[in-house]
Amino acid sequence: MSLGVGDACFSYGGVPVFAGLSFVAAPGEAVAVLGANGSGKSTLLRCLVGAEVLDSGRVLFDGGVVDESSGAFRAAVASLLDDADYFPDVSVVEHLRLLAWLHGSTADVSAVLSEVGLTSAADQLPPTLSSGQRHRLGLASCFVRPRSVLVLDEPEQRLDTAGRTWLRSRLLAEKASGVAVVFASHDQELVEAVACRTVTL
Ligand SMILES: Nc1ncnc2c1ncn2[C@@H]1O[C@H](COP(=O)(O)OP(=O)(O)OP(=O)(O)O)[C@@H](O)[C@H]1O
Repeated sequence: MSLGVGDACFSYGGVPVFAGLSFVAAPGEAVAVLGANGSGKSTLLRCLVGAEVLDSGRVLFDGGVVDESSGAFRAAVASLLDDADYFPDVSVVEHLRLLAWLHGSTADVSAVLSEVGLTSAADQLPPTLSSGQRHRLGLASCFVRPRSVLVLDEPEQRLDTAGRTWLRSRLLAEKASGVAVVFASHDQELVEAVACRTVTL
């Protein structure tokens, strides 16, 4: 499925953040959203998943205007935005099992834990994780559930060198499996390796 915007405009309190913005990430494509701090990348991604509402224009999902409250939209779109939060008293592995169950997924949670390097932290509670480990939990949360669209806000943040290498290959694999990816990033290497197109705010 595809995700994008058509002629999208958004402002905070009358101050424009972006205007006249149009792009679509088709299945198997990755679109990178670029721009300086404060240019509107997170805001745009929040509009894409329905956490903010455009002033005008359209969020386009699977070729039509999106209804973010629809089950089909929520089932298709896995996202990691800048406001990820976790139950403080539910362990890492329990979070992932819960998410997989909620989405009726048969994903191998142990394999995802291993892939993101959290096997040894599986029984820890989120407040005891390092910031990089917490970010890895957020990424794992996207990969234990079915998805045809992936929306990621600076997925490289807080990852060490090995983590960034893993992320690059994981996003390429997502594309290869037909997932449409929209990601904001300040990591030029990641953008060059993964993005089919860029949108600069
Ligand atoms: N809730 C809010 N109310 C008012 N203004 C906001 C709000 N959230 C963000 N802004 C403003 O909107 C603009 C875009 O912010 P946004 O977080 O989307 O930028 P960004 O490109 O993601 O930045 P960064 O690279 O630092 O993550 C900024 O000027 C910011 O101050």
